[in-house]
Amino acid sequence: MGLLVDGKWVDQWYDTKQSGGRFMRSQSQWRDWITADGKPAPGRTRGFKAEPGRYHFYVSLACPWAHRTLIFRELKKLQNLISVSVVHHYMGENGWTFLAEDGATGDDLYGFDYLHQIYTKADPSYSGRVTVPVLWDKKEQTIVSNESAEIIRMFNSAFDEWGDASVDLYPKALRGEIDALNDMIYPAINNGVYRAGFATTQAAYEEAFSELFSMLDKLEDRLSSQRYLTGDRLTEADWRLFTTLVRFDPVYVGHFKCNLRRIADYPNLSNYLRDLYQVPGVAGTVNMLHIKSHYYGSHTTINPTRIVPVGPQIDHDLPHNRDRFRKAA
Ligand SMILES: N[C@@H](CCC(=O)N[C@@H](CS)C(=O)NCC(=O)O)C(=O)O
Repeated sequence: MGLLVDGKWVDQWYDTKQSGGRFMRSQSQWRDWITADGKPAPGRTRGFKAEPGRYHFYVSLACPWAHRTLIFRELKKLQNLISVSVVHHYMGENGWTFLAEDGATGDDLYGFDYLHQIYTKADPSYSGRVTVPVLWDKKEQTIVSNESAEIIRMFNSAFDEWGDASVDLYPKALRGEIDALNDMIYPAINNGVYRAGFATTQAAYEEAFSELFSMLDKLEDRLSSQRYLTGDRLTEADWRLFTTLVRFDPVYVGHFKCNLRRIADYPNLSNYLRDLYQVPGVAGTVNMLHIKSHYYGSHTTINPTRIVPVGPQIDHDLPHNRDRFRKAA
C-alpha cells in the first residue's frame, strides 16, 4: 500500500496521526466528465465526448467504489461500449497490480505491471493515492475521472445514444432526495465501515461505530414501509448502499470490527440486500473471492497473518419478501 509523490511510488500506510486516529479519505484528483456532446462539464475546461469503444475502465472487484460503477455499466448496458481491466485482489507494497491470476485480467491496454503506471502515464509528476476505479480515455491516453460518484452519473446518461436510455437511476424528480440520502449514507455507512476499520484510537473507532449502527437502524426502519430507499423506484442511492451491504457480513463485521449486528440480523435490510442482488446482471458483479481475499489479505496492519476466514455461509438467492410493496416503476 502506498502512493505517488511527484511521480515516484512510495510504500506507505494511511497516516492517522494528524487526525486523532481517524481515517480521512483523500479527495479524488481527476474530475473531468464524459458528456454526450463533448463539451466540458460546468466548471471544467476539458471535454470528453461519449463515443463507443473510446473509453476503458480499470476496476477492482473487491472495491465497493469500483463496484458501483460496474453495476451501472451492467444496468445501463454499456458492456460493449466501455472495456474493462480487473486488477489483482492483493494490494501490497506496490499498490494495485496487474498480476493476471484468480480472475484478474492484467492490463489490456499497455501491459503494465502496476496501476500506478497508469497514473504516471496520464501525469508523470502526479502526487496522490492510486485508487480504483479509473476511467481512461484511449484516444487522449489520459485519465478522465477516478471518482466513482461522478463516473456513475456519467454512465447514467452520457452514453444513452447506445446504452439503455430507459434506465434512469438519477431521475430529475428524485435528485434532491437521492443527494440527501447519499449525504447521510456515505459518511456513516459507505465510508463509515472504513472509518471504524482503519481507526487507530479507541475513540475514533467508537465514534465511527456508533454512527454506522445508528444509520443502519434508521435505514432498517425506512425499509419497513417501502421497497427502496426513495420509495418504489430503484435509484443510485440503492446501488451505492448495496456495495457496502454485500461486503458487510463477510468482511466488515470481522475485519473492520463492525460487529454490533450483522445485516442478517436486520430483517428489512437483509431482504432488501437479496432483492437488489437478484436484479438481473448484478450477481455477476459480486466476486466474493476478490472481496474477502483483498481485505483480509492486503491490510496487514489489521490482519497480520493474512488468513482469510472461511465463513460465513450466505445465500443471496434465497427468496425475499420485498415484492409485497408496490412494483418498481
Ligand atoms: N473516492 C474514490 C475512492 C476510491 C478508493 O478509495 N478506492 C480504494 C479501493 S476500495 C483504493 O483504490 N485504495 C487505494 C489507496 O487508498 O491507496 C471513489 O469513490 O472512486
